[in-house]
Amino acid sequence: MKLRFTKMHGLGNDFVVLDGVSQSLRLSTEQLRQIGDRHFGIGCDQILLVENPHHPDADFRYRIFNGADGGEVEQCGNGSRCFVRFVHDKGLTRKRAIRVETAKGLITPQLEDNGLITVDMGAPRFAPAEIPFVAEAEAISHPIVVNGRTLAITVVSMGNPHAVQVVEDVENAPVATDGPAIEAHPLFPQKVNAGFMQILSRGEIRLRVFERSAGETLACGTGACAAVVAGIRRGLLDASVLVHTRGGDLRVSWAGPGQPVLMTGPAVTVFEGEIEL
Ligand SMILES: N[C@H](CCC[C@H](N)C(=O)O)C(=O)O
Repeated sequence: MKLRFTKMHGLGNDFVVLDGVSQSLRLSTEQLRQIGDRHFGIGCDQILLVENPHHPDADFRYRIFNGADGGEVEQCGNGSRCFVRFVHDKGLTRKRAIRVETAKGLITPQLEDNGLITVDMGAPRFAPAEIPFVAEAEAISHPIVVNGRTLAITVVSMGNPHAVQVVEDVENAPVATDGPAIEAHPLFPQKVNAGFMQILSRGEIRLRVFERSAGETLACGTGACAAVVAGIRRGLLDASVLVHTRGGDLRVSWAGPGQPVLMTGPAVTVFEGEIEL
């Protein structure tokens, strides 16, 4: 089967974006994994499949698959910005604010006049069962043992699960060793994205994320949202934060419990292509 695709990135977190609106696409997990393979396929952190919505209030549905294993996941922040750029550039909509159905609810990305995209990522959730995380009760932070050391992590769901910790210096943080150990920790039944956050001020952080089923990426949008929410809940950050990732900067803001997290950043189209699956 010939498959047309668009290669995009949000701060170096890269995607293969597929138009499932103009054509009906049914891809197996193995085909998705082949697309994501950086040696035998196209190569990407995640695959984004754009479809017509099921939800009556949505303009589109968008499904997200981790490229390394073809597994479907609930949410992708950098991907939501690339989604907006894609549906505009493809002429699939002329709306600038779009209601998008994802596996975990509706999000509203908006194309700004300056070319950046702001996404209402919905409200974060903290109850252990909603992460999911094995714990007796909700808490600002939980101790977990990783590689023989006890870490204090804040668990947040942005639709997908995140475990965020504060580190002195992200550059020296043990992301390569603690990242996979946290990702696969038995207290996370569906695994987890592991965030390492350095507080620069009450309005600025540096962040590295070892993503679930992807490894460390240059940026993680939901990880940036989860880190800012975790920092605010810990009393370390104010409501609007500049997030420095290895791939570039995001602006994330959150007004408090029950309120949506807003994330603003870029989305770039790199090239169009066609692959024989
Ligand atoms: N690896 C993540 C999905 C992609 C999230 C990330 N690329 C973002 O921008 O939010 C997970 O398994 O939950």
